[in-house]
Amino acid sequence: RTLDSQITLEKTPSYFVTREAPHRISSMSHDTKLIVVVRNPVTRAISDYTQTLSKKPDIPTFEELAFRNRSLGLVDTSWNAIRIGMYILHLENWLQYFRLSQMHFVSGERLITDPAGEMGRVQDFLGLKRIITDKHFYFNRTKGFPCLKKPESSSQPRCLGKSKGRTHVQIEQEVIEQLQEFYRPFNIKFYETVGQDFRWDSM
Ligand SMILES: Nc1ncnc2c1ncn2[C@@H]1O[C@H](COP(=O)(O)OS(=O)(=O)O)[C@@H](OP(=O)(O)O)[C@H]1O
Repeated sequence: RTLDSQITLEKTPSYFVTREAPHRISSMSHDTKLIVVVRNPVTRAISDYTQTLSKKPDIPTFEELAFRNRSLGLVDTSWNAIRIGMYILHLENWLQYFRLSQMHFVSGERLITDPAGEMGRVQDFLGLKRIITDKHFYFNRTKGFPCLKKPESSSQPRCLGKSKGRTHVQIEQEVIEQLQEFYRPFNIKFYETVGQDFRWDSM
């Protein structure tokens, strides 16, 4: 149960891309606040593939899965690793049930370069006092990511686990550029709808 002084959070990555989720969540409570972490969809696809490969080493190569016809530049939008990054399509589904002001988008890139700033905006969006600040983070050089200095339940610093921040499989630059090109119109429409430029197309 949630007390009056508490808020309940739930995290399920697949909600954002599940067609039935907005309707179901709005039937439960239509003033729910929604937070979505988004990163460059090309890097996201490679990260997704790296994760699958770590569990199933026998799958086809990234290039084989990403294209229906590579020389024609035909991307396979039925492959989940590609489809999930077409953020605008998923967002349009949510906007049938929720106002944009109920949604907050966290930049996956800034979450790494400026975790306190990104967490500051999350706390503002949730109407919370800014308790988590830059005092809570340090950059762990071994992990290559920011980590928590002192999590609540322990006095030891804590980084995210081994499955977060893996080294990505190497993908040819040309493939990256083809995908970057493929995502551009979807990204631009996404920036316009959200009112924020995530800068994936000016990197
Ligand atoms: N502080 C910190 N430490 C480690 N990792 C960090 C951190 N901040 C953001 N990230 C990025 O989070 C990515 C993994 O999150 P996921 O969205 O894949 O997690 S989940 O599977 O949905 O639970 C993971 O993606 P990969 O780098 O592709 O593994 C990280 O880049």
